[in-house]
Amino acid sequence: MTENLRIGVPSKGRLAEISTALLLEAGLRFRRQDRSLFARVKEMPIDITFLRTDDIPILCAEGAIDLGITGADLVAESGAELNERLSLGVGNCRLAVCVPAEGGIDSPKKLAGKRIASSFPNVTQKYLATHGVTAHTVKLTGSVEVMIALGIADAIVDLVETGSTLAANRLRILDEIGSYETVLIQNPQTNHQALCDRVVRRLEGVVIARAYSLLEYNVPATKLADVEQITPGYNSPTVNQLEDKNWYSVRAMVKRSEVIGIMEQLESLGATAILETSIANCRL
Ligand SMILES: Nc1ncnc2c1ncn2[C@@H]1O[C@H](COP(=O)(O)OP(=O)(O)OP(=O)(O)O)[C@@H](O)[C@H]1O
Ligand SMILES: O=P(O)(O)OC[C@H]1O[C@H](OP(=O)(O)OP(=O)(O)O)[C@H](O)[C@@H]1O
Ligand SMILES: [Mg+2]
Repeated sequence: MTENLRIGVPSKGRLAEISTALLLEAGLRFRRQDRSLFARVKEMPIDITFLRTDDIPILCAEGAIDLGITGADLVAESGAELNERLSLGVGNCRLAVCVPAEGGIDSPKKLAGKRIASSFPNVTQKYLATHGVTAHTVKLTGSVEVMIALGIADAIVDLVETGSTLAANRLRILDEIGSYETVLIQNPQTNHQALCDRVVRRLEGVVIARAYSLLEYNVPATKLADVEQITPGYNSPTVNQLEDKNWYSVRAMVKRSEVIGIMEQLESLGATAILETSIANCRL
């Protein structure tokens, strides 16, 4: 009997619920019982394994799982050879070098000889090397922002989203190392390539659907060319003439983050009956 495809999903933390919800929306039906570390997908030869988010890159590279959901920051830190198949549009964060708000470290060069606390020692050392700086890194697994106050470190490298943790600890960003989000990774040597592709397509449908809305509106014929510039659609907008030949109905996909601004622009060009509809799933 051939083995099932294995997908590694975070067992706890901020990515656990996000990942499970995505897979369910993509039609992979499974139920995690209590704290169980394993679930079988209904009607598909797929097993879900619940793992620590930071172990997922290395377990995927080693072949323990074929696909995994984790942070791109953790993939970078692991240095593992993996295929990044899909960005999942969630878990957006930056990795930044942070220093005391009031202090003398005002350039990367001034990190020379300092102590830097981080959960990302490998990414930190790579960053230091690009600046030709040598510094000592202290590897920690959490609460990194407090280490300067504790006298353990002069600077830290940690994840920043809103910056509120930094502000609460009176730290500021000296430099940004990179931006990351939650990703679907694949073992390059998987024996389940076709099924991996199918899972990727399914997840892609959900990720695109979440990122876009459908906008429909009516517009005078004289303004059609103008509004088509504003809503070019994913490929192109759908345009139908109304019974009143001087008017057209337009339908186009629009980035959800831009919808309100676009509705305002359309309205000012004379569009009417502008409707936003959310998309549950799609194949493009
Ligand atoms: N503040 C944040 N905003 C957005 N994404 C984040 C944030 N913090 C972490 N992430 C993303 O989530 C991933 C998992 O974070 P982390 O390992 O800290 O889990 P957690 O949910 O915070 O649980 P834990 O309690 O173990 O820290 C990170 O690697 C990163 O990709
Ligand atoms: O810029 P902010 O919006 O404040 O977010 C950044 C914080 O979020 C994460 O911590 P998390 O909440 O995961 O706590 P942890 O330290 O227990 O991992 C990260 O490690 C930062 O500390
Ligand atoms: Mg955390």
